[in-house]
Order: sequence, then C-alpha cells, then structure tokens
Amino acid sequence: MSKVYDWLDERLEITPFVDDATGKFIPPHVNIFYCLGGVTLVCFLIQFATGFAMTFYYRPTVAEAFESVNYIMTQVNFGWLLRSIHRWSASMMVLMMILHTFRVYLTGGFKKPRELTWVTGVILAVLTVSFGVTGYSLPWDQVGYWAVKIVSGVPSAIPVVGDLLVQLIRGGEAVGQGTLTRFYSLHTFVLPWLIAVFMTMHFLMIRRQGISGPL
Ligand code: HEM
Ligand code: HEM
Repeated sequence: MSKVYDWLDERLEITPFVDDATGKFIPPHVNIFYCLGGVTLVCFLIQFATGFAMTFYYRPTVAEAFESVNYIMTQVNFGWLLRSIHRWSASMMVLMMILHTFRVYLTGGFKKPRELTWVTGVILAVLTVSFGVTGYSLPWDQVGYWAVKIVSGVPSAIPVVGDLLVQLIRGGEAVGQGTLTRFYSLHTFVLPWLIAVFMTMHFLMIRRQGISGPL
C-alpha cells in the first residue's frame, strides 16, 4: 500500500473501513436497474450544487424574485446553465425515483426485513415532491404564482382544521410575501436537512441488510 495509506492507517486504523467499502460482494442478479436509487441520489447532489450556486443571486421577495431569475438567465456567467440544469435535474430526480420504486416493487425488495427501508423511501418521495412544489413557485412568474395559489388551497378541503392549515402554509389569508418566504425557507433549508436525515437512514439500512435476493 502507499505510504500515505500506511501513515493514515498507523494513526487512524482505517483498514476495517476500507475493507468494508471495497470488499462488498455484488451478487449476479444485480443488474443496471439496481442503479436507479444511486442515480436519484446523483440528481439530488446536482440539485444541491446548482441550487446553492443560485442562492447567491436569487432574491426571495415578491418584488425582486422574477427579476433576479431573469438576471441569473441573462447576466450571471453560466447562470442560464445553472438554472437549466437545476430544472432538468429536478424532473430527472422525480423520474428516476419513480423508476427506482418500480424496480424495488417488481423485485420484491420491500419484503421482510426491508419494510423500514420502504417506509423511509415513501418519506423520501414526499420530500422530493415537496422540493418540486416549493421550487416551482420561487421564480414568482405567472405559472409559479398560480401553482402556489392552487396547491396551498388544497388542504382547505380537510374538515375543521383545513382553513387553519391553509393559513399556516400561506403565512396569512392570501398568497403573498409570507408564502414566498416560507417556500424559500422550506426549499433551501428545511427540506435539504430533512432529506439528508432520511437518506442517511435509507442508506444505513440498505448497507446493513445488503441488497435483496434474486426473484
Ligand atoms: C430520494 C429518493 C431515493 C433515493 C436517493 C434512494 C436510494 C436508494 C439506493 C441507492 C438504494 C440501493 C439499491 C438501488 O439503488 O436500487 C435503494 C434501495 C431501496 N429503496 Fe430507495 N431511494 C429513494 C426513494 C425510494 C422510494 C420512493 C422507495 C419506496 C417507496 C424506496 C425503497 C427502497 C427499498 C425497499 C430499497 C431496498 C431494495 C433492495 O434491497 O432490493 N426508495 N434506495
Ligand atoms: C438542496 C438544495 C437546493 C437548493 C439550495 C435549491 C435552490 C433553489 C433556488 C435558489 C431556486 C430559485 C432559482 C430559480 O427559480 O431558478 C430554485 C428553484 C427550483 N428548484 Fe431548487 N434547490 C435545491 C434543491 C432542489 C430539489 C431537490 C428539487 C427537485 C426535486 C428542486 C427543484 C426546483 C425547481 C423545480 C425550481 C424552479 C426552477 C425554475 O423554474 O426556475 N430544487 N431552487
């Protein structure tokens, strides 16, 4: 092994971790469809990087949001590329996640003892869609504005607490600055933390149990 490796191993005993990471046996029934979960993760990482880059220029106010997105598209170096990748990869993440769910379902990957992996998966699906819904409204353009108006009104159909829920989501009676602030905070702070927690749980369980067997 290289000198750097030996140097680190003497001090931090990294060999057990390296063996665990590199010595995993991949059974023959694992085919390309078993990559779809990983591809979903890659899409998320792309979202994380491009989204973070855009936070430098995007302004979450009803007066400036649209203009700031316009600025990203026309003035910022490669801003058009960042935003376009963010949009494409958002759709890809949802698509890959759906295909991943099909793979898991069709190969019976959800059966005992993997029920909890499936449950964390369902939570990941809800979080991913929430990313999409909150992100869609951020440019505060016509489609974004009307989308948030419709989506945030849906819980009013719930008896008793419906109207309260709508107010909570909108940050007031009507859709306005309060709503945009909430959606921005959800999109760039709350949801990234939540998804990181549930992805970690998803991956730790998969690592512990190994991939499900052949059909
Ligand atoms: C952000 C979304 C998600 C990510 C990043 C993700 C990631 C992964 C990865 C990397 C694996 C390893 C095997 C593979 O790639 O096929 C996996 C397995 C698994 N996922 Fe997901 N997943 C996500 C969403 C979901 C959803 C929506 C479900 C189901 C509702 C789900 C249920 C499972 C189950 C049960 C396994 C274990 C399958 C087996 O051992 O065969 N995941 N996931
Ligand atoms: C995790 C870190 C993320 C950060 C920091 C972030 C940040 C941002 C920012 C600043 C915007 C406004 C700029 C714009 O409208 O183009 C935006 C828009 C958007 N985001 Fe994200 N984002 C993240 C993750 C995601 C994920 C995981 C998804 C989808 C699954 C997503 C979907 C969207 C969508 C659909 C838009 C609207 C794109 C548009 O039409 O302009 N984002 N995001």
